[in-house]
Amino acid sequence: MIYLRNIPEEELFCAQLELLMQHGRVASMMANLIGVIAVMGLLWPYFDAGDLLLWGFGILILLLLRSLHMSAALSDRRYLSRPKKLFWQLVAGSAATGLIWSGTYILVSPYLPVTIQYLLLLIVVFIAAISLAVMVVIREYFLAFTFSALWPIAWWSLANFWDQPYNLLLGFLLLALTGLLTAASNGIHDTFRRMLSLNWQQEAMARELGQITNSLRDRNLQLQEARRQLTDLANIDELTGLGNRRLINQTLREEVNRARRSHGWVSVILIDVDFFKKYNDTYGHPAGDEVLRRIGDIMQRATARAGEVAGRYGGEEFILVLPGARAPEALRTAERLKRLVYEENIPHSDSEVSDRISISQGVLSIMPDEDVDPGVLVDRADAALYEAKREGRDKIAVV
Ligand SMILES: Nc1nc2c(ncn2[C@@H]2O[C@H](COP(=O)(O)OP(=O)(O)OP(=O)(O)O)[C@@H](O)[C@H]2O)c(=O)[nH]1
Repeated sequence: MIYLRNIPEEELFCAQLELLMQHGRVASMMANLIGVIAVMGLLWPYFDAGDLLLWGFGILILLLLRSLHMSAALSDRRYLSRPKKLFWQLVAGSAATGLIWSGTYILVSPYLPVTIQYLLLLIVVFIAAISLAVMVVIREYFLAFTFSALWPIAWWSLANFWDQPYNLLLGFLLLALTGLLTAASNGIHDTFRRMLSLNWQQEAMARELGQITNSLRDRNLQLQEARRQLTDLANIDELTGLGNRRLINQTLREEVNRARRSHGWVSVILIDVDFFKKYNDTYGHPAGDEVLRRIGDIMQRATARAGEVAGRYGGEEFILVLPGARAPEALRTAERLKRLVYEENIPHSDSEVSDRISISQGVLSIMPDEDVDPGVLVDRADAALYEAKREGRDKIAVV
């Protein structure tokens, strides 16, 4: 279940700082830069070039320092580690820039014709208006600039209302404009916060969905593994680790069908441990188990070719399914098995045919042209095995 959570207030504040520095930095610096260039062009005829260049250079240095400060804060993620301190530094920088603009206006106005004076004021207002769009993500940052840039000019105009015919009007207009910008900033600021909040919710949801998908994938893998283990349990003989009767019958059915379609051969070797009851009686049941395990290993080693399957058909009876093998190849495999069991050299003092464990084998090779039941195939191999037993055991009989 995905819950739509709200962004915690502290996180929202950090996101606001980050957004301000990422996007507001370049735009507000550019606005100030354009203002500096415009003012220098405007005041060029009225002031000493050296003084103007010094003034422009001073503002540029301040802008550069502020920009570098924001870059550093972004790169070491100070907006996450010390957001409050960073906030006050940004607000102070913004206020300082605003004060430079208002101070410039107040200082130079008495030496300017009225039209130039108003043009200068227009530039300051223009910078404040542009800043609204980019700085307002942190409202205090925007207000610090607006109030420090426009309020001193407004009050100065009101205080000197007799100097210029429109100073009084100008002062009130600026106060009204400040109020207007403050009111407008509220709405835009809230929109920024909503946008950041929605962004955060989307990311949180995507993260949660990702986690759910991962856990579903894990569950699926666990289910697949459990199913594989269940299938193994149903098909594998516990003692020897070979396929059991169920798996062998299934394999036989598949191989017979394949051989029918391709007009190929299938061979089956049924193997029985000679005098195994006597072995159990002499050496004990656990030792008998160990013999079955070792013969199981030998069977596994004997099935080297792809598709060959070894199984325990029941008790001390084993079986080998050899897809594609004709009688001579099956006989060769049976002889190899006999040799491997002999070389294993498991003593069997009660055997009537050898001094060690031996096996009898019945080999059946067919080219099926009709659907043959696996049970029938095993019965025919069993008949061959019976023949091998009858001939004295430790033998191989082929049908
Ligand atoms: N230790 C052990 N013995 C088993 C297991 N399954 C069957 N047996 C024993 O295998 C013996 C098979 O005996 P028989 O069928 O008489 O065959 P045999 O003694 O090998 O005689 P032949 O096949 O005629 O040579 C029985 O004594 C079973 O108890 C098993 O899982 N472990």
